[in-house]
Amino acid sequence: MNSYTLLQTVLRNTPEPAGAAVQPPFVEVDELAKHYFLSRSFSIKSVDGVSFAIRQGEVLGLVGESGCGKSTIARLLTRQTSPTGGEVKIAGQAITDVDGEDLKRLRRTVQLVFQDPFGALDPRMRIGTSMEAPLAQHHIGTREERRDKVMRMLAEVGLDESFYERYPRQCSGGQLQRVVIGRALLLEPRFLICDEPTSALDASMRTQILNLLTDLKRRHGLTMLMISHDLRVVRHICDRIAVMYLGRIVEVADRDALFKTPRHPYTRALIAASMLDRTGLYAPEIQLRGDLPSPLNPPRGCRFHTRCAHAQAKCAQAEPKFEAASESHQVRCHFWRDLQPDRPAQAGSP
Ligand SMILES: Nc1ncnc2c1ncn2[C@@H]1O[C@H](COP(=O)(O)OP(=O)(O)OP(=O)(O)O)[C@@H](O)[C@H]1O
Repeated sequence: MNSYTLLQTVLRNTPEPAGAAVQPPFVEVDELAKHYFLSRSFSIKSVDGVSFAIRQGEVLGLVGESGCGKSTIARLLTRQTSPTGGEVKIAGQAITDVDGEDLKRLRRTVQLVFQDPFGALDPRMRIGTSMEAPLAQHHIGTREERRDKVMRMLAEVGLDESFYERYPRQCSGGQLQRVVIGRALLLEPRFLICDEPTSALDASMRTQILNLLTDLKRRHGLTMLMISHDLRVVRHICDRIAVMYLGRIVEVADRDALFKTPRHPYTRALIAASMLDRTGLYAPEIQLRGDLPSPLNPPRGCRFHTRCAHAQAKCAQAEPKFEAASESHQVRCHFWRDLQPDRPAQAGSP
């Protein structure tokens, strides 16, 4: 059974909320790949056979170190770049080859919020004009109606009317991130991808923005992909979490299961690292050693074996298959059964 089929099976087996009809996933990603070819024999394997699915209304977290391919997935799902392999379906439609009107529709259905709100807004434009621009591009409403919509959205994201006339330099990072989120929602998307939306903010702003996203998700019935290198962020907001390492997903589980019984040594190391700043405790056997290897030449066998404290000879020879550790928990490790789920993980609040 390949990893995509396994995920489909797991998703079908995971109980739907009482009374809910069984629906196909809203987002289906099957063996997605993005290789950047540097020459005939060299390519950077940014994303290398990634499969996952997101149910309608679900928030999936995607975590992993810088450089593991998370942003490339965001760009692939928004069609800012094309895959070199695999397929993506959103709301039942394959998006890989769409163009013309279908691509325009996709661009409304799927919206992306980036890490840096200063970079996302034109410094010479007033906030109101920036927020209205996508509405005008999609020929939505009259000028008057667009202004009304923007005013209502400013209130919804917790900003008063004065922001309509302000320039980005007159706002804080947190206020600008509210603007960017509001602008994305004005197009009434069904799928929101947030790529490190809080990593440029301080701790109290971070919590406020995550609470805002949770609230907006509920009100607008959004399906979300939350990308972060920070486990505390995904723990705050996500229903399920996928852990990525060097272009591949190595573990997927419901949020609580992932933190209570992480199965992959890499997930355990990430959780330990996220606890460090709060507790000062750091078990040596779960420390993350060295840097992420280059995606130009990923290690053979299990990609994590060069940094894994539990690696054995087999790990350098054969890549582990994605296995079901429970009905809704999958892991890619030869020896996950041998690892004691010993360390209760208590990543701090965001
Ligand atoms: N256009 C490109 N050409 C060549 N290599 C690229 C390109 N874009 C990304 N990469 C490489 O692909 C790998 C994954 O990059 P990506 O930005 O997706 O990682 P990430 O997990 O989002 O990291 P970060 O959080 O630092 O952005 C990196 O090694 C990166 O250098």
